[in-house]
Amino acid sequence: MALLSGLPTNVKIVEVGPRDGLQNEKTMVATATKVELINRLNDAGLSVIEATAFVSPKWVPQMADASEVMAKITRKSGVTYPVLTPNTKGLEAAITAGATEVAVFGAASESFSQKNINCSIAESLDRFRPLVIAARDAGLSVRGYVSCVLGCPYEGDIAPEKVAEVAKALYDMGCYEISLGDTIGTGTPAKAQTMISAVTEHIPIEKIAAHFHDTYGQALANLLAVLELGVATVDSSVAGLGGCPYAKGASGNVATEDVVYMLNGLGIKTGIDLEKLAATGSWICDQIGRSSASKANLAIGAKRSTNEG
Ligand SMILES: CC(C)(COP(=O)([O-])OP(=O)([O-])OC[C@H]1O[C@@H](n2cnc3c(N)ncnc32)[C@H](O)[C@@H]1OP(=O)([O-])[O-])[C@@H](O)C(=O)NCCC(=O)NCCSC(=O)C[C@@](C)(O)CC(=O)[O-]
Repeated sequence: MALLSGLPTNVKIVEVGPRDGLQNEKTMVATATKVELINRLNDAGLSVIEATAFVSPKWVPQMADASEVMAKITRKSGVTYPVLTPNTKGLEAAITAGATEVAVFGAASESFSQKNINCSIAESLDRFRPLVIAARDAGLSVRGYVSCVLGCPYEGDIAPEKVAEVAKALYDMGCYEISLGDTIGTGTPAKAQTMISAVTEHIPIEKIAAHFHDTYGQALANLLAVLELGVATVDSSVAGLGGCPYAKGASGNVATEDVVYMLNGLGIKTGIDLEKLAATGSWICDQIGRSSASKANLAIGAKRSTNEG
């Protein structure tokens, strides 16, 4: 008898490295590097690559080249390149840039909502509603994010019911998928399961994505716990790049290489070429001068050097 139960047979990976991974880099990353990163991720078999964010450049300077990135990437058929849009100004710019999918991003914590998008949760939902309608009318799909689902840098614990309430509001207004973000990576597996169970009282499990950061080294364990509940969409970042500008000390998303390695071992299909992905992770780390946060990436790189040596 299998020791793990309820696992999906296929998992969709949403690569968020070019946006979530790079948004917090202190040194400006060249547009050409961002474009090449997206193209390399394409080549490694990623089918959803969150490309950039149409946010205020005063708030997140690293994403100021959003239109240029969208204009320069090589778009592959069957691949989507979602972008963040906090308001209708962002949506309009995203549509002009040829985006076919956008994401609104709210939070389950009042303080985080204020710090991140300068409004309360209720105000954010009122802002998103017309955006979602306008986006859908223009033929775009809309994803909804909820931040701080397993803890807030300002408020500490967040009630699973609050997460469920915000997630339901985003789903009811027309978001086709709700990504639940453990923004500061404080979650642990049982808490992650409890939170997902609260959300699935209102939203079908197949509409939920897990977006876990690895600050306390719990992200893979948390992912496995929610995969067992049937979550089949995972957000991750190549080389574990990232952090959040409004959550001090938060480290990057769970590394895509580590997720793919785990899923391969579980016999779960992703369509991703792990060798190419790891080479992309090493490449971007070289470009921006940081070391990889992915254990699988380091192991694959070491094996490659030994074989070449
Ligand atoms: C929401 C606002 C704009 C409110 O910011 P605000 O200051 O209240 O907005 P405003 O409407 O007063 O505008 C201020 C200025 O920004 C401009 N502006 C206004 N909107 C835009 C836009 N879309 N694109 C470009 N420019 C824009 C606007 O034109 C104006 O320019 P000025 O007149 O001063 O020259 C701001 O707070 C913002 O951009 N926040 C984004 C913060 C962000 O990107 N955070 C990171 C992403 S969320 C995240 O990482 C978590 C997630 C999703 O990964 C999940 C998880 O892990 O939890």
